[in-house]
Amino acid sequence: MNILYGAKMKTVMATGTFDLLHPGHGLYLQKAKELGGKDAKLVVVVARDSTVRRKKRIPIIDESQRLEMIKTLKPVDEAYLGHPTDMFKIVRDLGPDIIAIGSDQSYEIDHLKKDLENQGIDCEVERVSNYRRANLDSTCKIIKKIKNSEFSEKSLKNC
Ligand SMILES: Cc1cc2nc3c(=O)[nH]c(=O)nc-3n(C[C@H](O)[C@H](O)[C@H](O)COP(=O)(O)O)c2cc1C
Ligand SMILES: Nc1ncnc2c1ncn2[C@@H]1O[C@H](COP(=O)(O)OP(=O)(O)OP(=O)(O)O)[C@@H](O)[C@H]1O
Ligand SMILES: [Co+2]
Repeated sequence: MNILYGAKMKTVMATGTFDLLHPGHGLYLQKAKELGGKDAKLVVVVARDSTVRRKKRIPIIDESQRLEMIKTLKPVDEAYLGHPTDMFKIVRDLGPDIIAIGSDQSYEIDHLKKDLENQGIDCEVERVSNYRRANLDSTCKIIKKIKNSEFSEKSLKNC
């Protein structure tokens, strides 16, 4: 934990795949940072391609470009790719005060807290409850729109 003018500056860690960025990602990162109070530092861990393939699907955008995009966002102070197999290594390396879990992330807060404790990691885990609802409020929906619409054939002629 860093000391800034006598106040404790908290480090918040956010995680996710962030494939095909949309405004919901921005909202999550902004609200995650706010969990750390004034002067919080936001560090983002971007899931590896191998993790995404294992847990979700083949990513559209590869890990280095997903990382590059996340680094351009306003609330983000630092961003790193995670470890291919050990999700606790990056937590140890970064030493966050708070891990911010997004509203649609499947992690169970108490379960994750126990796992961290068992790993000897002292860290809060909090859920960001805000969810930005829109037609295209998830990567899944964007992929489905592109895949299903007539748009695929017709509008590609100028690509
Ligand atoms: C505490 C924590 C640590 C994580 N560390 C890694 C990691 O080291 N490597 C990685 O590929 N993903 C890591 N992740 C991201 C998860 O793999 C990611 O949440 C998962 O792939 C599901 O994708 P989603 O969160 O985008 O739905 C971590 C997530 C959490 C909550
Ligand atoms: N619409 C949204 N509003 C708020 N937070 C969101 C929204 N969409 C995603 N998030 C959060 O952003 C982080 C990264 O999410 P992720 O990479 O899974 O994107 P996604 O759009 O949810 O993709 P998928 O459709 O594959 O689940 C997660 O913490 C997730 O909870
Ligand atoms: Co999601």
